[in-house]
Order: sequence, then C-alpha cells, then structure tokens
Amino acid sequence: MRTAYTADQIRGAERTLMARLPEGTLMQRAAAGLASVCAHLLGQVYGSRVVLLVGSGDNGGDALYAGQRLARRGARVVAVLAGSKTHEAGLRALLDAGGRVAGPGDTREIDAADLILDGLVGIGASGALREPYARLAEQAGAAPGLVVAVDVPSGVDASTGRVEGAAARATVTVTMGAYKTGLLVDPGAKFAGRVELVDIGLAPYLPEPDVAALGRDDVAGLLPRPGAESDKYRRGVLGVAAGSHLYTGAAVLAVGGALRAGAGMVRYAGAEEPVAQVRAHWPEAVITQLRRPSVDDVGRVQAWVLGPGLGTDEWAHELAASVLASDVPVLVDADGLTLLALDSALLRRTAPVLLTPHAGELARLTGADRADIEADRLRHVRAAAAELGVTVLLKGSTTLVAEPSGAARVNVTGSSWLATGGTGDVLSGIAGALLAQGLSTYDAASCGAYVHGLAGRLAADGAPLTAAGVATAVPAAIRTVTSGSTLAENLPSRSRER
Ligand SMILES: NC(=O)C1=CN([C@@H]2O[C@H](COP(=O)(O)OP(=O)(O)OC[C@H]3O[C@@H](n4cnc5c(N)ncnc54)[C@H](O)[C@@H]3O)[C@@H](O)[C@H]2O)[C@H](O)CC1
Ligand SMILES: [K+]
Repeated sequence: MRTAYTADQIRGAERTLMARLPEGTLMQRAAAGLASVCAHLLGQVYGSRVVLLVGSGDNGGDALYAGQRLARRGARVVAVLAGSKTHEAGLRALLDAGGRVAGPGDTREIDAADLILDGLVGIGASGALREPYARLAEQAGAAPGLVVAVDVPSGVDASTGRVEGAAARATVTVTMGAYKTGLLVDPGAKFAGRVELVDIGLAPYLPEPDVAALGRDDVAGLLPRPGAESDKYRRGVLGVAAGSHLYTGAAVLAVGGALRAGAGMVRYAGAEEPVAQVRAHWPEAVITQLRRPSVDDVGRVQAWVLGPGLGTDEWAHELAASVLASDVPVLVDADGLTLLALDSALLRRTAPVLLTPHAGELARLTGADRADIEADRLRHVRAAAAELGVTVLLKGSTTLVAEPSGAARVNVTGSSWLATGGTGDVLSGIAGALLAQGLSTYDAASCGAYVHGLAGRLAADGAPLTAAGVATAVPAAIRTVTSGSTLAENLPSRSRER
C-alpha cells in the first residue's frame, strides 16, 4: 500500500526527525537521492547540461546540493537564482564544485539543458506561483530537456494536488521522505510525472496517512476467491437494474462487467428492449422482463447495481425506489445518481450505499460547482461522503474513493484510454460483483477501480479501446493481480502530456 501525507503532516514528522540529527543531514540525504535519480536519467553525467531553478527556501537548497554532486561528476551546472535570497551554504558548495550562476532573467540555458531541476518551491509554498517563479516553471515545462521536480512540482499544492496558475510539468518528481497527497491526486499527479521516493528516515515519525493507494498485493488479498464449497449463491448474486429503451448498451456493459468480475450469478431486471439485448449478449444472465417498475419478483440478490442507462422518468424513479427499499448494498451510478439528485429521500436507507459519480454527477448531487470539484477532487469527494453518509467513488483521472469517516483511497491503475463511452457501466458491474461477493463498499469500490484500470490498460495496450473490450479484459486483469504477475506493479509511467 502506498501512503501519502499532507504538507503539514510531513513537516511535523520532519521536525521530530531533524531534532535527532546533526544540522543539514536531511538536506544531504535529499540531495544524494536527487543526484542519483538525475544521473540515472541522464545516462552520462559528464558533459551534460544541467540547469537548477533555485527558489529562496530549502527546496532550492536541495537543488543546489544535488547540483554540486552532479558538477563533481563533470556536469555543466548553471543555477538560475529566482528568489530574493538563496541558500548560502548550498550556493557555495555548487560554486566550489565548478557550477555557475545566472539571474532570473538569464534563461537561455533552460532551452539548451539536458535536465532542469525544479527547486523553486516545495512543501513551503503557499498559493499560486509568483513571478519570476511562474514564468520559470512554465519555461521549464515547455523546454525540450527532462524536468525533475524537487519534492513536488512547483505550482502544485503538495497537500491537495490543486494547481492555481502556472506549475512545472515534470518528467519525474523526486519526493523526500514520503509521498505527498498532491502527487497522487490530479491535477497535481499529471504534473508530477513518475514519482520516485527518497528515503530520508522519516517513516517512523509519520502519522496516520492522509490517503492510501492500494497496491497489487492489497487487492490480491481483498479479492474474493471461490472456495471448494462455493456454489453460485455463495459466490454472490448481483442484481442489475439498468438500461432503458433508449440506452440498451449500458445494461449489456454493466452485466458484462459483473459476469467477468466473478459474480456467482447476475440477475438482470429491465424493460423489453434492454432485456432483448442482454439476453442476446449474455445467455449466462438470469433475466426478468419487468411489467411494472418494481424488483419485488426478481428473486434474492446479495447486492444491486442501479442506474446505468436507466433514464430519469417516473418509471425509472419508481424502479430506483424499489431497489433502494431492499436491505442489501446498492451501487448507484449514472441516471441513478440523477434520480438521487432530484429526490434525496431515496437515500434514506440503512443498508450500505456506494455512489460512483463523475465530477458532473457529483456537482448535481451536492450543488458544488463542477470546475471546483475538478480542481480539488479529494476535498469534494470527502465532503460528499461525509454529507451524504455513504461511500463515494469519484471517477475521472485518478479515481478517488472516500468514506463518511474521511478515510480516502486513490487508484493508480487508471489511464486516459479509459475516458471513453461505456467504461463507467463496466466499472459498475465490476464493483457491484465485488459487493455481491461480500466486500465492503469501500473495498469493492477501490478494488473495482483497480481491476477496471488494469483491464483498461490490457485492453488498450497503447491503442484506443472500447468499453466491451475492457469488460473482456477483466478476467486477465484479475489473473494479473492474483497470480503475482509483475504487470500490475510495473505500470507504464504517465507519459508527459504536452
Ligand atoms: N525541512 C526538512 O526537514 C527538509 C526539507 N526539505 C526540502 O525543503 C522543502 C521545504 O522547504 P521550505 O524552506 O520550508 O519551503 P520551500 O522551499 O518550499 O519554499 C519557501 C519559500 O518559497 C517562497 N514562496 C512560498 N510560496 C510561494 C509562491 N507561491 N510563489 C513564490 N514564492 C513562494 C517563500 O517566500 C519561501 O521563501 C521541501 O519541499 C524539501 O524540498 C528536504 O529536502 C529534506 C528535509
Ligand atoms: K519544486
């Protein structure tokens, strides 16, 4: 499990650790880690051109000492001093090793650099980058060389991932002591690129993490595996109330996701048109064609998926009310969420609820502004879970899952290939199948997002995918998780998007 912390949490731990060590020890550990990642990226250090963007705080100090180490190995290092002051000892060390200095206006070197080290600001930053930092951060991101961010990309809020104004777009972020939440949550995660952690001895002093990202082993441990005594009922029966005469595909995809994710049985309930489509695609599903908007005669299920393609008319509303009146966990997605936004009384139930909105659907549910949600995803998903008293999975780049208690997880397997129609319906089916097999809403949502992301990567393999292709790849994704294949751990790094 990868754990991440807010800037305040890191600062607290650093203070405790620093008090036990000779002055300057942590900065030297940070600089050694930074220099080693830079050397690895450069391949050949001798003769390479390295530009340091140096701010006035300790983030700049880290960059200067890393620059010293690279200069000692023969790199041509130039420090662009951007702040009103500069870490003095670090600057002396760089100059002694043969490095040079340039003013903030002298930026010709940036475009010619093989590697730019962004040491403008780290966890001590507040608010949008001021000049000349903002201009330098943008110039670095647009330059052809590699950009290595020191601790966090300057301009990204380390605690939230928020980006107000300019920020440095990094190839790699070398972060000190522990992951910062803002490196795992978008938009910050996009700016961070690949994140490398440098051990500076902070671990024993860290508090409870702010967020966690499940790893393959965690998911393997949580995914249900059928035992010798399992029959289809024990493996979990999922009910799916989805699709309408207008949207038949959503029903097909949700049922497909559920069957591929190992539900013992899927009971589909819907109107005539989607019933015909589900029957044609999935002979395995047990189908009830509804004459009235009620699931009373559908038979026993252990969980429901409600909403994909359901429509929002009176019939859909009554069907939603009937599903939510049951005493089993319900996952609500898509049109089901719109119905909840129109009639919040539907949510008055005691059995568990998992909502799976994207930012627009969450905006409708909570009244928050969609752009505000996208800018500060973690805060909004936590607020929604607390306010509504249910588990909320916020879809989108870096999918987040929050509990009413404030506990939150971020999924690391997603990719931009998944941003295509119908993949959300498949996710409902996968997470619903996990709910039916007995996972809590929190675990079903986080494991579902993990498997879905992995299936997307397998289905895409560097090319466009379809939602049906994602559903087809779900068994291979589960196999990857449970068989210990290295694919899940060696996820392709996020490529630099320009
Ligand atoms: N403390 C430790 O044990 C270690 C810290 N490391 C590194 O230090 C930074 C944090 O350093 P700090 O001096 O606290 O703050 P920063 O360098 O991040 O920035 C403070 C500096 O920047 C100015 N500033 C703040 N906001 C802005 C802005 N929006 N625009 C322009 N300028 C801004 C402010 O005035 C201050 O002067 C941490 O990230 C690590 O990189 C270690 O490496 C290890 C130990
Ligand atoms: K930085």
